[in-house]
Amino acid sequence: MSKARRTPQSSPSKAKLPLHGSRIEDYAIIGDCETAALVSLSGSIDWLCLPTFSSAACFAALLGTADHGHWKIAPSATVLSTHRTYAGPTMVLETTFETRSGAVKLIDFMPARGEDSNIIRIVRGLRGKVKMETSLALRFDYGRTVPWVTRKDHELRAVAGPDMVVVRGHHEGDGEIHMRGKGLSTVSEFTIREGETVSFTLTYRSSLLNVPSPLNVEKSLASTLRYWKKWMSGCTYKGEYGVAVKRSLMTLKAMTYRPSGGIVAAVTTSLPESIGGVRNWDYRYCWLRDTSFTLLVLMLAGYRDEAVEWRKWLLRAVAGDPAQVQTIYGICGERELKEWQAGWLPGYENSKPVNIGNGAVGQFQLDVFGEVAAALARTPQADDDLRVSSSALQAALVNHLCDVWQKPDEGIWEVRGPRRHFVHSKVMAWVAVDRAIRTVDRYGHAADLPRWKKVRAEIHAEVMKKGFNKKLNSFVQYYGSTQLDASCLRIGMVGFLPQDDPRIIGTVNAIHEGLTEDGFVLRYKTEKSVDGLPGTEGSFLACSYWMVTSLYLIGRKDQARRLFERLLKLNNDVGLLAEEYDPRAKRMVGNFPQALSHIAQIHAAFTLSNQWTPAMINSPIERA
Ligand SMILES: OC[C@H]1O[C@H](O[C@H]2O[C@H](CO)[C@@H](O)[C@H](O)[C@H]2O)[C@H](O)[C@@H](O)[C@@H]1O
Repeated sequence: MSKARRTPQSSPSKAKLPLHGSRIEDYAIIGDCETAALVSLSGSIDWLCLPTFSSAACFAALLGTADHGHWKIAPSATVLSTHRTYAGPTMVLETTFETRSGAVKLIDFMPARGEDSNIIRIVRGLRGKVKMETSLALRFDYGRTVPWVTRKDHELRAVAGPDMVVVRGHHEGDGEIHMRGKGLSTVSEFTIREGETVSFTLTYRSSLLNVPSPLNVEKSLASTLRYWKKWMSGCTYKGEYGVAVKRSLMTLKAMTYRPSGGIVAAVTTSLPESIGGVRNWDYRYCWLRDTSFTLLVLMLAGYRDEAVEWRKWLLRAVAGDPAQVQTIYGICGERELKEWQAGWLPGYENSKPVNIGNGAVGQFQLDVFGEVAAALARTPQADDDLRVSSSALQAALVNHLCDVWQKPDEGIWEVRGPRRHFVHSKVMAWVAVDRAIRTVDRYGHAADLPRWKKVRAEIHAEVMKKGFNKKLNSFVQYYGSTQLDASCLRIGMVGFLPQDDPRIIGTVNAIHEGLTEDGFVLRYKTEKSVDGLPGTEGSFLACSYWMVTSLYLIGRKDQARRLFERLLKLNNDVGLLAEEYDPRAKRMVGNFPQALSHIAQIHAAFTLSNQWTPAMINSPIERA
């Protein structure tokens, strides 16, 4: 998992300011379950939104230049090699820099959120004597607003409107770290010897409040390590891919907004799906689809408290008129996520636009009814938020679905082209009604069962008639289409047909042969322009992991395992995945880290160790 990187890096002062931070796979995540930061292999925090995942960024170098906000701590001299790892099963990141004169370890973490959001950066001297440099540029409002900064030796206070950040530096041997202004940023230098420690803290608080008191960094480190180890000890996965599964689970946990139970799809916006392209989206929100999948894997892995919290989040978010159910909500269930462009940011490697908000919020995506129903059918029935009755709400959603399932939609891939009768959407409409019927059968809630059963049969018959192409021997993208779509891999996984049905086997084979690049699965062929967007994209990692699961379920078990192990090699040095992988450029693309990729990886690992089978689809996990 922890591969050493031997990429010499120049010092911050000598380096030309980069247009962007680093390669996407060069980042690691630290977080406090309310927001998260991305730390590069060269010790620079290039992305941080405060106080929550979907607030404006105060470090946005990732999507621009160093001057759009960053915080770097690194040796002044040439770095000979860098090695990175998390401290065991935790979100505490350790980056070791080797230089000619010695070695240092940089420890980065965010303690569990109390009153404030904090980042702590500890530098420990491992060997010899190393000169270090720091540079800090705080830019609120996604790199646009230069704050008013006051410095007093080791302490810096930055204020802009409602935001206040306080940064402090402390040298265990020499006392406080002296920070000084340079241009519109703050720099400092110090020397660290073997056995010595230097620490920095960054605290965010509303500027309406008092300046926060200094933190005890060693105590915070100990409690953060304890927190993650305890959380990880609840994992029930028993298989050979434990390291990857645990890192994926922790990443999902780090992307869960603790106050509400909402789960963001990724912590970034606008990391491009192809470098220089326009397929750049904001993922710092909660998709009903992605969060439902997340819940299913968290429950598989033994995390029921998260399931209960998500259930409450969901019931509150979708409460109201079922006709107004959205595909995406804010972290607390907000409905307004208007998409706009941060025109002053050049974008990751010049990939414009940088989008804030997500226009897909207004789309009609039929599949989300199915994903939500499937997750609700598996979540513990107890502990509903008493303000919303789960059974009544589910019944209202299914009744609404019975009215609208025949309409075309934008589908799982959120196309920006015309609506169509996507096969996956119809299959998921079937799932919604099917799971609801089974829940009623089990718990006896009030429902219009005769209508639901009639609609379930109608959807099934229509998909079989219009969604399968005999010539291709495969389900296709939309009714009447001759195009393949990786979402059809899910038809067998959700139990629409048995796994050994020749039409399921035919679909898996057709996608395996016709929709892969270097063995990795594409969502669909972008050149057929179903999505209404110019340009192309990389292979979709979640779909590639669905292929692992599908191959395994149709009995091609060795091939499934080989693909899984090949995919595992795409994890970066600290086990993280973006949304996509470009096999030609051999680099990650798309938002990072992305929940869907990690979810599908976990699910495939459980499948390979026989800890998930389709038979489990309809058995609810009872409350422990
Ligand atoms: O490809 C166009 C769409 O891409 C994004 O959607 C993708 O990410 C979502 C979150 O992970 C996922 O639920 C969806 O299935 C993916 O297609 C983007 O958010 C959309 O706005 C965009 O139209």
